Amino acid sequence: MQAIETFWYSCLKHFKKELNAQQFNTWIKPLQLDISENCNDQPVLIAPNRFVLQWVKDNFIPHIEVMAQQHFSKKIHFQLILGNTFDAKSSKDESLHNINNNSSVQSLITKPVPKKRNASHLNPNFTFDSFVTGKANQLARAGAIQVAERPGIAYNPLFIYGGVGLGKTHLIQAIGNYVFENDHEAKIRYVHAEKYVSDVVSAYQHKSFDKFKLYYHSLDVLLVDDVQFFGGKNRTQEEFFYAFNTLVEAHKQVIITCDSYPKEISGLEERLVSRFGWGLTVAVEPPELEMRVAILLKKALIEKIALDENVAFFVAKHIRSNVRELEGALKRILAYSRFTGHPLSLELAKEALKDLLAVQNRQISIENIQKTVADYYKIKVAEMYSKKRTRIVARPRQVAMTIAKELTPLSLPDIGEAFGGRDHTTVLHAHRKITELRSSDPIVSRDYNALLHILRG
Ligand SMILES: Nc1ncnc2c1ncn2[C@@H]1O[C@H](COP(=O)(O)OP(=O)(O)OP(=O)(O)O)[C@@H](O)[C@H]1O
Repeated sequence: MQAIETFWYSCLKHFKKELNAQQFNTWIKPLQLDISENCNDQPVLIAPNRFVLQWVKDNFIPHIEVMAQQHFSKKIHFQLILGNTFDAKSSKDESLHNINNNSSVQSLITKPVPKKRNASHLNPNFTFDSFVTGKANQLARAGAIQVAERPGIAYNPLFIYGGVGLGKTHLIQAIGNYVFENDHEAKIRYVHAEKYVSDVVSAYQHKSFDKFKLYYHSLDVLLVDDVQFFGGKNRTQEEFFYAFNTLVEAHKQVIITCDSYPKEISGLEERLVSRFGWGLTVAVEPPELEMRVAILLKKALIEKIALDENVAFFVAKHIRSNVRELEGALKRILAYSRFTGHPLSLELAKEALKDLLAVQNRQISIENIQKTVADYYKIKVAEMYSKKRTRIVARPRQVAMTIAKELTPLSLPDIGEAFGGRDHTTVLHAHRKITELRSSDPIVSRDYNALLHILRG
């Protein structure tokens, strides 16, 4: 470990002891030490936003510099810059940011990644290698690999859609990382749609649209995550339209993720909707049981943890809605094992997840209902949010809405929203219709009861 890393490590320990948890989590924990260059002479700390930057500068930097002077027996000047390591989205998944022990203190030090990857805002852990493939995502992964191998040529844009926590961000960042590995000079940028919107707002405030355009129009690969956030934001859409055209015409790659199919994004201009469909549009679906087990085993392998298949099966059987929740359950079991000092066994897993499963049994999630009903009727989960009205998808959708009304505490407008932004009257109509059919049509009644049985376990 370099001298400055050692010093920063002791600083973190010092502040962890001196400050209360809230202060530490707000001001010190979000800081990242950039050790990529000149780190011993001019250490750089990266703050996630202006607010933290200013506060740390005024309140902590003098203290840090005094400690540094004592440590190195010379004056060291710390530089503070605005965040460019992990943005809000990637830090959301940073399990290492759990500061309960010494090893996690160490994890607050940024790995020495090349400067360019930092500038791309890519999380180096999101690679094709760490991505588990199965029926639920094989098309999306195949498309992503082709795009990664031939950016700007294979499919442009690549549009990946699907529900929350199903690996869309992971997959598009894997493309970015792959391109980066092959060409360190490629100008790649991962941006969450909300950040793009705030860049447009800031270009407005500072009258700096030229700079904004110069940056976004000069990229080789642009990855935009959760593009549904552009809905209703006209100026953002206009800017994105220009950026999209410029990049695609120059054979630069555009990659987009969204929670729904392009035509179903509400408040999106028609010209963007049609452009989103120019290349390849692929869905990611919730993983099936065996794939969920494989994901758990892969995550355990990455973390160098011996996870028994029985334990993985138990977790995968009970956590069905999405991969993020699956990961959360695994982290919980690991923490419980560390905390109690007991080995990772099936009994321990049951104990660790007891509360979670009890809550889940009481509150079946809407994603679970949608997936279970879609599987039962052998349609795609995406049809739950689609605008299609053919009987083959409309009836299962109505069944799912009715079950959601019966089994979850959600309001009618919330349920409508979860089914592709439908009106609450549609949910009410579905509920009336299915209730009526349950008493007049034995098949509907049988299906409905079977679904309740599956969902309640
Ligand atoms: N197939 C997979 N293999 C390995 N890990 C996965 C897979 N799918 C998802 N994950 C993991 O699940 C977590 C959530 O995935 P990710 O953030 O990519 O989901 P998302 O679809 O972008 O969600 P959101 O819609 O909320 O943005 C990440 O830690 C990711 O690594």
